Amino acid sequence: APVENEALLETLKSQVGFFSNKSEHYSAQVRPPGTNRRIPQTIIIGVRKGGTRALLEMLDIHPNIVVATTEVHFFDWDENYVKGIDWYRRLMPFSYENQITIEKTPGYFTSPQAPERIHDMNSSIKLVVAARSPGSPVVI
Ligand SMILES: Nc1ncnc2c1ncn2[C@@H]1O[C@H](COP(=O)(O)OS(=O)(=O)O)[C@@H](OP(=O)(O)O)[C@H]1O
Repeated sequence: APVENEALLETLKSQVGFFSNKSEHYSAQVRPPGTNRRIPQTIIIGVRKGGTRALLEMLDIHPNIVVATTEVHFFDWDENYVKGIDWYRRLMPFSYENQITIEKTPGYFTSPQAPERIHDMNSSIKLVVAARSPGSPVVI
């Protein structure tokens, strides 16, 4: 019975991922010719509740931008960081060479390890912070 339950759980998880278009399930997508998954050239690092989701969705409208739809938590969660840069890259959407890949994880802004880890990956990466005062409109 435990094995059956495990199989059922996996099926449910993959269905939830499929319907919510989770980035983990990009791997099931067919790669459009001429595209690759690329490490982000820009990361929205915070702040939590700063309107980061709205910002990402607006940027996603631009034809030269592709976005990771889920928060990846690569640089702030040790259990993900140890999986390595290729694990991170595989969670990114397919992009053409002229497109910019963006991910957003507001947790990076409050992570003591994230700045050095991001700098180690790419010292000239563009970081974006969306901020707001309590009760005030979002400022980017
Ligand atoms: N354009 C604009 N102007 C003002 N406020 C805006 C805007 N877009 C999003 N929001 C508000 O941003 C809050 C969600 O922020 P995040 O997407 O960064 O949240 S999260 O940290 O990823 O959970 C959330 O605020 P709260 O409703 O107070 O939670 C959104 O209402």
